Amino acid sequence: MSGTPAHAADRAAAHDAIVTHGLGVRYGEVRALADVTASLRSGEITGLVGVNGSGKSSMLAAVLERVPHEGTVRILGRTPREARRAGFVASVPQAEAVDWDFPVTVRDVVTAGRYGRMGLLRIPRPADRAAVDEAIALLGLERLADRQIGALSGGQRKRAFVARAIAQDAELLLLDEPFAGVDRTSEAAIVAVLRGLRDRGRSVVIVHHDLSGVAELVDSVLLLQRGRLLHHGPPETTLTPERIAEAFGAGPRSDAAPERPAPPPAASSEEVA
Ligand SMILES: Nc1ncnc2c1ncn2[C@@H]1O[C@H](COP(=O)(O)OP(=O)(O)OP(=O)(O)O)[C@@H](O)[C@H]1O
Repeated sequence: MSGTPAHAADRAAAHDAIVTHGLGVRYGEVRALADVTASLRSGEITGLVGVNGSGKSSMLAAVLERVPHEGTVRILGRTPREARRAGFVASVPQAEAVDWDFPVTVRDVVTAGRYGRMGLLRIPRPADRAAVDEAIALLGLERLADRQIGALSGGQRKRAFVARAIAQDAELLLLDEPFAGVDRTSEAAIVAVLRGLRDRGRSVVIVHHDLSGVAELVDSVLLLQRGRLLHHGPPETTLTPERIAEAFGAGPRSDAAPERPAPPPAASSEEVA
């Protein structure tokens, strides 16, 4: 049965979801991420948490090797390139680089999540159609399925791109701010989908810039501060008042983006000193 999806899933489950050693990202003079060494367990939901500019998106980009980086990354025991080619990883970026006037429907967008499995001609098979229908239903998009993506609200678009990632049926799902701009009902739908994936042994990493709902959703937290890993562990031991104060500055708000900490005199608060 070598090469079957079930066999691949078994192999993937034997590894941590993501292992980084000395991961760092620099944009010219800006040091966005420095020396992050961490092992994210598979079969868990991990939250990547920190204030705006703390390096969360840079870490995701480095994990996917979408930006030049220092250090090493393994996704389910493979290099990021191998993991992508094996269909092990799906991602939802913070903002989609999409021409919203381009005439594609929600169903087209979600179907694109299956392209890697369809071969060069991209002809959907029954299994592809079923996966697309299931993802559309999971995100409550049935009535919007034939609407053009440009004619949706921001939250509805976000749900469509989450559905595209779900349709990929990947072992590891990386989501950058999946709840940004979505209403409570949609957020609850996305949370239920992510929990369902975790319960089926899949691994999920979500980037989140505030603390609302994080402790209830995730199994572990990576707390980033100015591009460095402040702490990694279960929410109960990671999101202590002391660490929250250190990562978010005084008085984090639970209902909105935390205030940025006051910048030190000589350097931006968002960059590693
Ligand atoms: N393309 C870029 N060029 C230069 N600097 C960048 C670039 N992208 C990010 N940065 C800088 O790198 C640092 C980390 O940014 P990053 O987007 O990783 O943070 P983040 O925690 O994801 O923030 P947010 O919550 O606002 O999405 C910030 O200081 C940011 O200004």
